[in-house]
Amino acid sequence: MTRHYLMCRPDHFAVEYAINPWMDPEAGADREVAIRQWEGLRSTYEELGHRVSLIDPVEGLPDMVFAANGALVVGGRVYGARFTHPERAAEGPAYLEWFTSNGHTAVREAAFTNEGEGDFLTLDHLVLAGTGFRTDVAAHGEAQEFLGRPVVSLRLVDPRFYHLDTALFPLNGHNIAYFPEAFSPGSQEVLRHLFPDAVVATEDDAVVLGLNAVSDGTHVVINAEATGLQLELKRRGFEVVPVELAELRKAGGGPKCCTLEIRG
Ligand SMILES: CN(C)C(=N)NCCC[C@H](N)C(=O)O
Repeated sequence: MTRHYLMCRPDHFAVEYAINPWMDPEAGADREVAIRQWEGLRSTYEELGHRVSLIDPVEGLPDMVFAANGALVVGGRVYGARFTHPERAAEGPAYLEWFTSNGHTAVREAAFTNEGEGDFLTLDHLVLAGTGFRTDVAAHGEAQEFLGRPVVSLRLVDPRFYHLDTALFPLNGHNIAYFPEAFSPGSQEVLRHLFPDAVVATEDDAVVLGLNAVSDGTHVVINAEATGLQLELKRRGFEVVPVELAELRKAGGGPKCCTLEIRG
């Protein structure tokens, strides 16, 4: 099925502050390489037949390329992000403004801190929601009320996996892949209970952000370095589409972070 993704070209991308353990401002990052890799991701989606819309990047917001953090859109309802760190705070209104000026009317400015699809992942009958590093658990209840979908709270415990989408991705509407050790014991139990047939990733695949992947139910767009996970996905019948995004990983992001799905 064709998907609709919102992306933001990394024209102002830089690693100039550290708000997660992947970021080293001393080492920085190469913007030209990041742009080339991001263009590769964008054309991958287009070649798979998906629709890509673009939001204009804003100077002074070097992390704005990570569009997944900008909102959560389910059934045409747009739940806006409210960022944890002041460095990214201005992105929330910029994404909301994009949605309102592109014809979306069911738009909610969040009362509670949340980082959009970074911490909310949507399946057919529920939304999985992360907390522990960024998103306030109160935002899970706010999203449930606004979207009218059950929201299941999961606690993240490893700072390398500071957003839910660094440790888990939906394979389709009813199953997931995830790295259990990124979650509290209780949340691991919840995930085992909900998804007995999940793909369980190794630490080697998780530390190259292999779980920051985007599946349309048939194809999985995934970081090239996550080779073990790719093999298991192929064994399960998915078509694996590896992409090279190492420069963006220097800011703590992968394919999913660059991709905000607009669900009509
Ligand atoms: C899953 N998503 C969207 C992400 N993990 N986003 C990457 C955000 C990176 C940024 N430097 C930050 O720390 O906010």
